[in-house]
Amino acid sequence: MSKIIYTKTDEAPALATLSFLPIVEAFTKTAGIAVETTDISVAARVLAEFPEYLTEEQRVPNNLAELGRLTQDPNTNIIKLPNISASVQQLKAAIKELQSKGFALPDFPEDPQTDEEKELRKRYGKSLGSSVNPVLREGNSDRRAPKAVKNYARKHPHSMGEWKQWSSTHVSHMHGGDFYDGEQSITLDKARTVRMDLLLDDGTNKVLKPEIALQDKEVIDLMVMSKKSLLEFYEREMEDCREAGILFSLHVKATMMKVSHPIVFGHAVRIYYKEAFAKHGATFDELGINVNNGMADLFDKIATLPASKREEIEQDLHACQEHRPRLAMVDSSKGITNFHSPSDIIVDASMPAMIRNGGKMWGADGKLYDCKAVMPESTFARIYQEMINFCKWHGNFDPTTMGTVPNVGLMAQKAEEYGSHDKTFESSNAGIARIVDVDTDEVLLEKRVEKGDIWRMCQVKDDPIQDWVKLAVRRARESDTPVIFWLDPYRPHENELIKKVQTYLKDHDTTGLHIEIMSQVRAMRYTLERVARGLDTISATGNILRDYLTDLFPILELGTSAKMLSVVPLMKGGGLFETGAGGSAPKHVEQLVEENHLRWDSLGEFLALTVSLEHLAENDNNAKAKILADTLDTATEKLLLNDKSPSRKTGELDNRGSHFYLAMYWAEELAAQDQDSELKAQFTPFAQKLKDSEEAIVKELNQAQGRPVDIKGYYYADEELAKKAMRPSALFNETLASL
Ligand SMILES: NC(=O)C1=CN([C@@H]2O[C@H](COP(=O)(O)OP(=O)(O)OC[C@H]3O[C@@H](n4cnc5c(N)ncnc54)[C@H](OP(=O)(O)O)[C@@H]3O)[C@@H](O)[C@H]2O)C=CC1
Ligand SMILES: O=C(O)CCC(=O)C(=O)O
Ligand SMILES: [Mg+2]
Repeated sequence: MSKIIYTKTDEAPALATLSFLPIVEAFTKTAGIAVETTDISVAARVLAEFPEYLTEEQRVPNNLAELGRLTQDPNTNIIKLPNISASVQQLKAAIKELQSKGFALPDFPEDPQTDEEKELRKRYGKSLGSSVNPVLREGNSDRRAPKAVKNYARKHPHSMGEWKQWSSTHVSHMHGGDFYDGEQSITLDKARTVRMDLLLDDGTNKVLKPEIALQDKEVIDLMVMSKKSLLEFYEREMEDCREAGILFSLHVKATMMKVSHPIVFGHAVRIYYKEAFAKHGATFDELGINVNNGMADLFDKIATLPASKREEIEQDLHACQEHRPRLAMVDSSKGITNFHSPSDIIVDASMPAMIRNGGKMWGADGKLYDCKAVMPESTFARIYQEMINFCKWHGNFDPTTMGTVPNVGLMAQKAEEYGSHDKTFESSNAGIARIVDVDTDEVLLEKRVEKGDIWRMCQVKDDPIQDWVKLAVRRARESDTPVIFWLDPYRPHENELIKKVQTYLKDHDTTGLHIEIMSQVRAMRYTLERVARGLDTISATGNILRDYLTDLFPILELGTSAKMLSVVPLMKGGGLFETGAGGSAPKHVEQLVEENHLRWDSLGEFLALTVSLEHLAENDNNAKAKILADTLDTATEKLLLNDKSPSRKTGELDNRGSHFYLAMYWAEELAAQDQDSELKAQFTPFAQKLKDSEEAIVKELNQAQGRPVDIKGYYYADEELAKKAMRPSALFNETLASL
């Protein structure tokens, strides 16, 4: 029997699944396909890590590890929904919720001292940040807007803020002392085992990572971010921002870069509130405050102090704000600033939203202002400045005419920076950071670090690079679109990649294809010149730009990256079909709980299911699956044309209503096709029943809205209550059951 593995995740996507999955199961069983679900939510991952604290009945299997194994099986077909990449705050909240529900989990040790606490912290660490995607992504990334989606956006353009040439908005990044500056990189001449160590100035050698097995032809790099340069940079930019009278905003990716970026974030907060930290540092230390986790952690902990002391601290924090620039807000109505939590403003989504808004972010008064967008690492920050330059000069992009920018991303096997968190260190002392061959003691790379500097090693294996080049050529051929490899010859790592790309391109027939290699800034400019003229250009990028560009262009072109097709052809032959390119939209859950309206758009799921079925049809020689895929594709197009996507407004069609329409259109297409008479016979009466009940079902679905709904939990909601909330139409449920 053919099988699709469907992941259960968190927040809005998990809620949407409760409504959509019964439809998927009902339709796919007609083609002999079993849909198996696997829970990889943050709650399930935490539970799987601590079986010894749980009763027999409470224990859950380690689904993520199992999925990781399955990525190596050519028969694997996984539909992966977005999941929470938890910050410390979120993880603590999830643990608390589970404890309150009778799971005797240990507390999260924030400041581990004993060996036992350190071990617990390490185990909980496995559920922090981006810890699902890197396990599953055993292939490179192919993300694009399908034609039907692009055509829909052209006909129904989303709103765009206006760019003025006089806008003060700009990007600030470091010009020295950052990871880009003085990076070192080599391609290995043979397989080696290396260690990372820190040779201290007093001659002692501190081994930080004793053994890393590297393959022949692997590219490795050593990079350092100087704390001193970073602090000077923040000081300068905050003053510059205050002088300019615009908002200060910091854009990091603390989820993927889960070791380095919280540190980078914490320094910004401590510089901003410098005087208050100088005065109250001892109290903050006593309370175990770590603003690498955001100001939320500070406010939580000072709440335990006597009122007078707490007020004094609050006043001193306020006093700092007086001579600092105003901060960009995450939620001005709740007073949540950019510094609240490092995972509130995530660069891949936050920068495109700002650019879409005409270069504006929200101020504390709920009004829009120009801003300084601070991204300390220069490596990729410059692409945003290039786009801003373009917008200031040419005005906004026009979604009705702009070209599209699909991406082919080098991602497999924890490629580049996004796989570096277990090889990232905050230097405890000054010394020489080194990567040393364990067998020969040969020093492969070394660089001076000072106390507090962040240093890391990144790696990218040769097979993924070959596969990436192959995928780029394939996409260029299939879509007859130019490919630009965004690689900077002045960055040593990318210079190594350029050599490899040039070599591996020769393995393919590239006659008639337009393939070029350009530095990021040039690639951006070139791509935008084409975008503005309605021309399409594939970006072939490393892992970080894969992430950034697959939110940036879709948000401008389509209004959201949720509408992207996101395929990961697994290198071993299986398929991983991600849904959209965006996240889990926590705000959407809030709206559901308050008003019983879920505005999450499952278009990404529809697209993923289509390609998953296509893959399965081919792999298992399942002709019915191919018909299901083709008809789903047409049904999705119809859904877009008939405007049956979820509305943002309570009382109007939401996620559940759009699922109903997808089911109806899909059934109609299956009834209309003549390739398979069995499917035709099954779906003809079913489609008719849905059509006959359309009005009644939509009424039932919409009438459920407008009042609060209690699903008893956030990270571990009551499954039955959530199911009930997400399937409120008895008529639709009955009809579906009749298939
Ligand atoms: N593949 C994965 O597993 C990914 C996971 N994440 C995780 O998701 C969480 C939230 O990340 P964040 O950066 O806020 O990004 P999100 O993409 O979740 O949200 C940004 C905004 O985009 C809009 N949006 C996103 N998806 C949809 C959708 N399907 N339907 C309608 N609107 C949508 C929403 O806008 P509006 O509110 O205006 O409706 C939302 O507020 C984090 O934990 C992050 O790590 C992030 C990216 C990918
Ligand atoms: O894994 C994550 O935390 C986010 C992934 C992401 O943003 C992406 O792949 O686009
Ligand atoms: Mg992303």
